[in-house]
Amino acid sequence: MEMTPKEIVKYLDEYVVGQKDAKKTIAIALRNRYRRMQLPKEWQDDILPKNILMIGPTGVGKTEIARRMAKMMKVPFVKVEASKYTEVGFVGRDVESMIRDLVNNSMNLVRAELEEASKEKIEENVIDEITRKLLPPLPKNAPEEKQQEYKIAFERMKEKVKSGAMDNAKIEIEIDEDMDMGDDLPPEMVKAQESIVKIIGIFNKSSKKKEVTVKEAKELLRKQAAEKVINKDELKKEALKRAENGIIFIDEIDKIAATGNTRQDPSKEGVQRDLLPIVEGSTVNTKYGYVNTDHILFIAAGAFHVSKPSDLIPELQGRFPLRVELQSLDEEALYQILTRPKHSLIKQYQKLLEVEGVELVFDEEALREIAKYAYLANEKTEDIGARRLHTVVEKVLEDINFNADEYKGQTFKITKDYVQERLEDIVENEEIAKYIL
Ligand SMILES: Nc1ncnc2c1ncn2[C@@H]1O[C@H](COP(=O)(O)OP(=O)(O)OP(=O)(O)O)[C@@H](O)[C@H]1O
Repeated sequence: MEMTPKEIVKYLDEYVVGQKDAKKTIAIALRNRYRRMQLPKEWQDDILPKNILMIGPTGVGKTEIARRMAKMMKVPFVKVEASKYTEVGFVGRDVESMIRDLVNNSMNLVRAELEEASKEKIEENVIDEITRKLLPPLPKNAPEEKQQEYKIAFERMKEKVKSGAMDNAKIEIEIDEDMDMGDDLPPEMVKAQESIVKIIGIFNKSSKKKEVTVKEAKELLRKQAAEKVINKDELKKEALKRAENGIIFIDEIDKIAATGNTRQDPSKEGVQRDLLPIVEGSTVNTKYGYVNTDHILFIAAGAFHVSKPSDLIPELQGRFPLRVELQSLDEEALYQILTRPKHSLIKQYQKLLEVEGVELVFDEEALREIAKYAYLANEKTEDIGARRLHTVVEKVLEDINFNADEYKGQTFKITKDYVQERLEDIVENEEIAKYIL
């Protein structure tokens, strides 16, 4: 990762509107991680990686910034809610499960990359397999000349399978159906479960025979072919490495801070104490191997309406020295979010309706009006940030979305009047607005 902080901010600007301070802070934190990794080991050990605390209301882009960052760096990302964890020894999720989640995501991320890189090989594998099924089998000790014939027939058939000419032919394939091992279980439990499964093995790795068309087989066999082509050790090694550089977003951290009169809330403080070793750097056992948490970037976030960051236990406060406040969104910001990002909400709806052959065009004034109503609804009911745009746009486009099949080939122009007509009554009536927007 060799992007400079300026480049990182520029990248984030494409997806996230405003929130300059937060972007800057995360860019610096990432660059510092990179700088630290270039140093000799003895220095690395002494420089503690700095984690971030994002303070701000709901729906203003906290998660979005973190998620985009992870995507850009091609590292796994998980978002967890601090209030979902319980102290070790109590019923509920233990904090280490966030590392297991991260590793699972990392496996998926790296697997997808490896599959993409071996796309052609996997494809070839699938075509070969189908071709073999379509031809009568070659007897074991067939004479040389028969073998030659088979080879020629094989190549010919392969071309046909590839081109799609055989797509409607039926073949019988075997599909592995492996039992799902709980991803959320601690590794000792997974091991126990696996041994049980081994004993009753025959029931587990059952493969099912199924008659399908060649076209369907091309889809169904891909997963098995990928399994064969991808190097499992390489996958696991790379996934663990990426997980160790991943990003964990701990939302609602303010909910586990003890506040004023409940100062000594043992369960909340217990969760904080459990979090500490993970954030400080420790080794967690997962079903794919050990993960060292030293370099994971932790981003804690919360609104801190009731509690304050200083209500967290001091050790934890110390681990999140980079503090940044995010701003709540005004009408202009909402308008920008609606229209500007690469995959903005408006563009998403346009793309969706394109599938139905309906073109959606928005007047500039209509977009301003949507932002205005979203802002009003946030003011009048509860401020849920940019999430309000989803409900508002959904309401405006409800009829069009429902009847899209009748409008094939048509262009729909959304005007200011249209938006007003759809929303006026709802926003006027606070009670209704609470339920609908
Ligand atoms: N500043 C922004 N720019 C672009 N999109 C935004 C912005 N703020 C919010 N959004 C969009 O609104 C939705 C919710 O935002 P996000 O998930 O980042 O909320 P959050 O601040 O993390 O709140 P919470 O803590 O409740 O999860 C996302 O779809 C996101 O894309």
